[in-house]
Amino acid sequence: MKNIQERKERRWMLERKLASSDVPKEEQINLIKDLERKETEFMRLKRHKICVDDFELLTIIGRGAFGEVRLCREKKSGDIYAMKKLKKSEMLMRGQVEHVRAERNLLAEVASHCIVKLYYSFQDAEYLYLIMEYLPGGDMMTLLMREDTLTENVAKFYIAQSVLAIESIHRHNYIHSTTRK
Ligand SMILES: Nc1ncnc2c1ncn2[C@@H]1O[C@H](COP(=O)(O)OP(=O)(O)OP(=O)(O)O)[C@@H](O)[C@H]1O
Repeated sequence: MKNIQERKERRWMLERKLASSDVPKEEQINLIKDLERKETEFMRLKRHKICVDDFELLTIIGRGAFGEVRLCREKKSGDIYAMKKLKKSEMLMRGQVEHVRAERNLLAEVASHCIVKLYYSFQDAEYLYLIMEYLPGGDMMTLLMREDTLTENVAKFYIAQSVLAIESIHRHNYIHSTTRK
């Protein structure tokens, strides 16, 4: 009962905040839908502690700084995701814990079509896991390696998307930095 009341209050507070903002109507609807999606997900997670065994591991689709990224299938729903695995000892050794925490929080918080969606995050003794939407096109680096040169129109499109992505994270008080120690 308490949970339902708190959920209603969060929705009411968001609606009130949006009503006094200049966020376009369509985006307001999306933000409210997004809150509802997160609330439902949260309730589901409260009932069941999700772990790596809930996923069938498929092919490796990339390598990150702290481990592999795999295609995976959630056993219960059959849904496909990208699973990014981060080795904790490696993150600690390279002093990157706060960066990774910020990445996880940012992905969980920011609702933008230009930012990859994070559906779950969990950990075991050795790894952190980020379960994200699977983006079959891969990243910019892969695109540049494949295409070598982009036409002006294509370059404009990706630059515009990057600007929108960076703007959406700034709105949540995160800054984007491309360098790592
Ligand atoms: N959601 C996703 N969908 C599809 N492929 C992905 C996804 N996330 C990551 N990948 C693939 O895995 C690779 C590594 O992921 P990512 O860049 O997020 O790791 P990282 O630790 O930030 O790596 P780095 O710091 O070296 O860029 C990407 O270059 C991309 O090819």
